[in-house]
Amino acid sequence: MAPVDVPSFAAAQQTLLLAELEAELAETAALVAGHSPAALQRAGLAVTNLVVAGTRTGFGGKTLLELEPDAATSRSGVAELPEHGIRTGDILVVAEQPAGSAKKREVRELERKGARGVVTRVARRFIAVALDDEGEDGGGGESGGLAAGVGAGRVWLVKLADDVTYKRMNGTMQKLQKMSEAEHSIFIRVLFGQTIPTPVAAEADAGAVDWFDPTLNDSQKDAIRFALASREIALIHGPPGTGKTHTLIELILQLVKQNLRVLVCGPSNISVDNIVERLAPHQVPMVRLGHPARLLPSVLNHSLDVLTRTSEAGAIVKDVRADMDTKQASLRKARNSKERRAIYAELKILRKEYRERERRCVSSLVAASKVVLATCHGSGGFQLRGEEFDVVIIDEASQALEAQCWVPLLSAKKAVCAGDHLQLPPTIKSLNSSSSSSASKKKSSNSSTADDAKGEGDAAKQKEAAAGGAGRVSLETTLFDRLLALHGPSIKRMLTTQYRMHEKIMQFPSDELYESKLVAAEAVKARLLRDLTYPVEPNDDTTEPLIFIDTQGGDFPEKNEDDDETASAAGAAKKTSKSRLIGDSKSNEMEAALVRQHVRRLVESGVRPEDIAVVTPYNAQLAILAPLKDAFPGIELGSVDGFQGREKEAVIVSLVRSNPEGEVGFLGEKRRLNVAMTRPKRSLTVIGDSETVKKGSKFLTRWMSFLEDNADLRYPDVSLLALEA
Ligand SMILES: Nc1ncnc2c1ncn2[C@@H]1O[C@H](COP(=O)(O)OP(=O)(O)OP(=O)(O)O)[C@@H](O)[C@H]1O
Repeated sequence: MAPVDVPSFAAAQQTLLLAELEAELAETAALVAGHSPAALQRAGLAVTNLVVAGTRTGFGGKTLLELEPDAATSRSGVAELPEHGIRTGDILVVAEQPAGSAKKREVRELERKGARGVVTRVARRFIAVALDDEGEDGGGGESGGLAAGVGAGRVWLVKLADDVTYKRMNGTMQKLQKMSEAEHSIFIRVLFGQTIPTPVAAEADAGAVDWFDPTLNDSQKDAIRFALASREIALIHGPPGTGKTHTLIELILQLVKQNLRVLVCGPSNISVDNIVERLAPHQVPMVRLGHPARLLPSVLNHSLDVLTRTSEAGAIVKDVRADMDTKQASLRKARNSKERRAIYAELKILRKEYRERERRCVSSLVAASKVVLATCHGSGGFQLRGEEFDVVIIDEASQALEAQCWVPLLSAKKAVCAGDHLQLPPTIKSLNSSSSSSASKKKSSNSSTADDAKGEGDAAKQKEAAAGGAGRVSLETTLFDRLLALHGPSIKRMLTTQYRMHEKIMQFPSDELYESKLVAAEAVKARLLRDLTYPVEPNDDTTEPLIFIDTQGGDFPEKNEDDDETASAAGAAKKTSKSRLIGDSKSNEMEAALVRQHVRRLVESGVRPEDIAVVTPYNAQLAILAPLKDAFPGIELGSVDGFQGREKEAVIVSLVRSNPEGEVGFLGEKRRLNVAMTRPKRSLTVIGDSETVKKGSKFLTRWMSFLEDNADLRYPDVSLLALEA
């Protein structure tokens, strides 16, 4: 075990994080400069034709804008937002929409003219945005105060690089770098391999626990016992469908019973809300920091935002808020800019007072909570300054950047991380490997080149990353990976009973990735589509859980989007994840026709479209498949990466790649394939060219032969398919 030098590690992280931010900024800039607002909207980066429908004072005294579709532009008259990729927590700029097809936009220009903010709510008919601190003119830049902009012209919003999260991570790494050795707690020393974790006494590990949920399975109980007994670190490895969240809920309840104070974090709002929702029925005193992404009352009732308004302590905050709303409203009546400026000056004073009162209210609410929940970066906000926790729990830790995890960990004495390092890690956009001694670079997992397609050496790379000095530090190596490589499997417990997949669907991933340890729970191991709770005709498609439609033979060639001149992305944005949305992606029309055919057969057998999902690694293929949504309303189409964490009764995977060279790009990443093949409950249909795919890696060779031996193997009839297309 080679210890890691903390300052060098923190310094290398800062270099990488900066490169990542720069890559993201460059990507956004290139996309915005090179595409029309309509194209950006199609790519999920912008929403056009909006109007400001209302303004209010939100949490932190910030101005909240409610943006609705401009009724004048909606054909149906029903003002619903179009399909878009904007999510709660996204950072964006709201600006006046350029007339016609004005070209050459620059992000900086947009930011100067518009207002920056964070999305606080996404609904079908509106998007709410909390504007960043406004200057003298109300944050509306040259467009003259968007905050006052009810009834003003048409606006659009454009998603920006997330520099807020970057700043939190970078600040955390700076703190870590500056710490003297004397300040390193045992916890920190263990996490960097300078000392081994305190051994967990066998009797403590096996000790009696009074379970809140006695129906937990043995592997779940073992994991909880281990997490309770460990002194510094415990990893809970949760393969797909094994009840990782279920296990964490019991763990939190047990910790609270021991009168310990717990901070629970996850990389996304959804991961945190999921826990809040499931913890709520247990009546634990808890508070959720940040803007809850979900609207379920159970989540809202625990949100710090709502508590600040509704609790007794919140009453004094309310008065100021009312004053601010009145002032805000009076902006609209202002006759000239002088009057407007005067109102802004008053608002500024009120906002200061508001923050002061809010701060006091927040700290009393947080102090009274046994369990505090926030996203990893959200835990770095002012609300938790000076707060101490006995245990920090990080869910989905294998999907978080390590620097992100350190935001809560810096104040921890003990951590429990749950995740599955054999599913996809967080998305990285920059060329991202750095070393304190060499400047060697490695391609990110998202670039679809043949050379990183051999997904075989992952474990070796992880070991390498964790070895020696600061070692090779890469953003792709998560804390979960690094700790496993550093301390070995003794710091982890794996959950082994899965509650999702038919046994036959589970078998390959279990054998290949989870040491054949997965067991299908009795209730799911033999479930078929024909056993759904509604009538489904029993036939070849509904009684077979694993189908492989093999397109070998060269009749189903892939198409490179770059071949198509209309789809070429801006040069600078190439080889990055978002550019796949617009160009530089692969598709396969014949394969799409097979997907259509199979969906139709399932639906004709009685399977409801909402129980079917089609997933594929390529966005260009998704674009070709999009008409399925009209033909079969309710069906879900998604990228493999976007479908991580989800499940469906029937899943069709379109592999796309078919070429004589055996180039497989994205498919070479076995963690991506693992995610793709573990989404279904009752039916997995794989469509792909076995000849091409088996050349990609040893893992793919084994998968193809597994399917040949175990799946219901079908060879499509090209002439019949022509009719389908
Ligand atoms: N001990 C158990 N007995 C019966 N059902 C269980 C048990 N543990 C988990 N489940 C069920 O398994 C399903 C998956 O559980 P959960 O949502 O906690 O999984 P997860 O591991 O967080 O999800 P993912 O695997 O996608 O990360 C849920 O429907 C849950 O009710």
